[in-house]
Amino acid sequence: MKPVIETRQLGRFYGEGDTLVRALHQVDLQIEPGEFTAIVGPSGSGKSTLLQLMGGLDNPDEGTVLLKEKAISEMSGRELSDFRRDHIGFIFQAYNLIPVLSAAENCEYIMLLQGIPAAERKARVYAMLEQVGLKGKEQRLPNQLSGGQQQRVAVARAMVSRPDIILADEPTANLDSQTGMDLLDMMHELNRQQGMTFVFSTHDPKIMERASRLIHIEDGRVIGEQRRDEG
Ligand SMILES: Nc1ncnc2c1ncn2[C@@H]1O[C@H](COP(=O)(O)OP(=O)(O)OP(=O)(O)O)[C@@H](O)[C@H]1O
Repeated sequence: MKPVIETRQLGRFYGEGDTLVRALHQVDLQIEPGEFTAIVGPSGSGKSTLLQLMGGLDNPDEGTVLLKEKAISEMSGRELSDFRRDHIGFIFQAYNLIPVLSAAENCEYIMLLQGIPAAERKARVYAMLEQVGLKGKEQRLPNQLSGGQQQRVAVARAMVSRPDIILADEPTANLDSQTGMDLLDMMHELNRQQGMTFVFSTHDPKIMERASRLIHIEDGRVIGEQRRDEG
């Protein structure tokens, strides 16, 4: 199968001379369709940098990122932002919902930009919010939801426009341990049901247990990898 995302000799550096930090160095990865992959490593190991580069939110200093076999560096700014909108869903630590929009409107937003008709947008949003356990809460504003519920809205928002891949940077970092595991289980269920590809970062051992592929990074380098059979 063709990878959804591939990185080749990817590097990202900050500072120079004595203060040079190799946030990421010579990273070669292939993410295949349908994977449920965790990027794991200690604080400062380069997890966020890697996810940002994989999603075209940041530019590498060395190497290439290929999204669906197309090099990001060959895309114009407009092409890249359209490509991101249509092919990648992002979930952030801090939820990043728009505070003045309801849960349903937050989810609808990208589809509005994609020009999807109102009736279809509504049907997809309501079905998705039900799937993430938020039926009946569609009209609530983010501040009327718990942290775990807000992150469920963020998962629904990322998935509802049916991207090829979802990139989640420590999606459970602001949640208590049980809520975090419930969220991961829900993401894994969506991965199994719909074959949606997920890559998420974490440094929580309980969360990494949920992944079917673990990519270990340390000091900006991939130092190992494990795959597990799905139970
Ligand atoms: N904008 C920046 N300017 C300078 N250094 C940076 C910048 N962003 C990241 N770094 C450095 O790059 C390295 C990797 O950072 P990154 O945020 O990717 O790590 P991380 O594994 O996501 O950490 P955490 O788990 O704490 O979020 C760190 O040493 C960090 O200090």
